[in-house]
Amino acid sequence: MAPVPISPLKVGHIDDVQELRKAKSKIPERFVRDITERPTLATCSSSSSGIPIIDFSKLSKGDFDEVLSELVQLSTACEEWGFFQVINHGIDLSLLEKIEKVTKEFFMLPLAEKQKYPMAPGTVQGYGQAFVFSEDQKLDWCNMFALGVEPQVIRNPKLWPTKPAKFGETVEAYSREVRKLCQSLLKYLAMTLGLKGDVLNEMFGEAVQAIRTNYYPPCSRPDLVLGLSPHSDGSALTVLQERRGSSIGLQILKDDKWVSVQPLPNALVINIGDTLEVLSNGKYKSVEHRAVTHKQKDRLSIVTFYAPSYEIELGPIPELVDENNPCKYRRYNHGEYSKHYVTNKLQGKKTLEFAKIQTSNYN
Ligand SMILES: COC(=O)C(/C=C/C1=C(C)CCCC1(C)C)=C/O[C@H]1C=C(C)C(=O)O1
Ligand SMILES: O=C(O)CCC(=O)C(=O)O
Ligand SMILES: [Fe+2]
Repeated sequence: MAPVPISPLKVGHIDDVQELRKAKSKIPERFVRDITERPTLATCSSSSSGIPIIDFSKLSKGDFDEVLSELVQLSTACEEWGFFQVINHGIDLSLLEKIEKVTKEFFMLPLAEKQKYPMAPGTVQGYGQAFVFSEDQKLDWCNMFALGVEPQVIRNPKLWPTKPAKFGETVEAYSREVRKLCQSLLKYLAMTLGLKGDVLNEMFGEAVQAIRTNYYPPCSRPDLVLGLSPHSDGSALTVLQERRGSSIGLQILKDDKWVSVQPLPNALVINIGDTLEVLSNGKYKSVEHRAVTHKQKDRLSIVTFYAPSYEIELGPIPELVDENNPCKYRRYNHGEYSKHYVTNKLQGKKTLEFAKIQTSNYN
């Protein structure tokens, strides 16, 4: 039988938003959102949110009462917000500054230099726009640069930039520290779920870790565009660092309103991804979020996705399923979920339908 031709994705021309900004050109139609998707005031909460704050040093070094009270706060944060900020996380502030510096330097390079590391249509690593699958899909007001970090097999060495000179070593050092933080958080999260501390880390095997840096230049019409489309993360945990002096941009969907998040200086914003929602049988929420832009100020976020090995099969942890909490998700292979996630556009929590057990109202 003749091989079935694989049709290459037709995504059309994707403008680079930094270049659009420089040219001061009119915002191309592909960036202008339909009226229902625009970040209008009617759909946004007037105040910026105080997402819960977790003091990591109390978890790691506190006395018994401090640990217990912080674990309770962590559990409430994951159930009610799906987002929290970690202070006193133990990562050297100079390393946080370094990653911001090299990332900003990368985005400030001439376009031709950044385009040496192109994100091919339908893939998620390199420089460009991820999650674009058709010519009529709306685009985000964002330039992205993403790399698979661990395990080594997900790395594409051709996409690791040579400029700025310290980019690679800084990403390595930063990712090592963020990995340790994720492992510690998974230990505490397991405890909040009434499980042994090592259950999640052992289950994850050789965990997958990726870094994505998002640069949002100012936009003359922030009311018409989105910096990043609404989505939930496919990871177990996501760690977000915002560059000092950035505009407010991250918004989370809480009680059907978009609430802005203002990170504390030196804190890291953590969110629960789809994988932990499934493992906890829906107790912990993978919350929909998006980014909006600003008329005068730019914004840079550095995002780490931490997820189980592609090899593992997962589903709700049996101890978290009972008569009162019936099983909400089927079992599946995480590699398959990853594939499903990266081959679909960002569309709220739609990707997680892959794992949901459909319940009928007619039973
Ligand atoms: C918005 O989400 C993402 O961009 C994203 C992508 C992550 C990845 C890379 C940038 C490089 C290669 C691996 C990987 C797919 C992890 C989210 O990551 C989530 C989604 C899944 C699934 C996951 O495991 O992490
Ligand atoms: O830049 C932000 O604040 C959001 C980034 C994000 O949600 C992501 O990269 O998945
Ligand atoms: Fe996200």
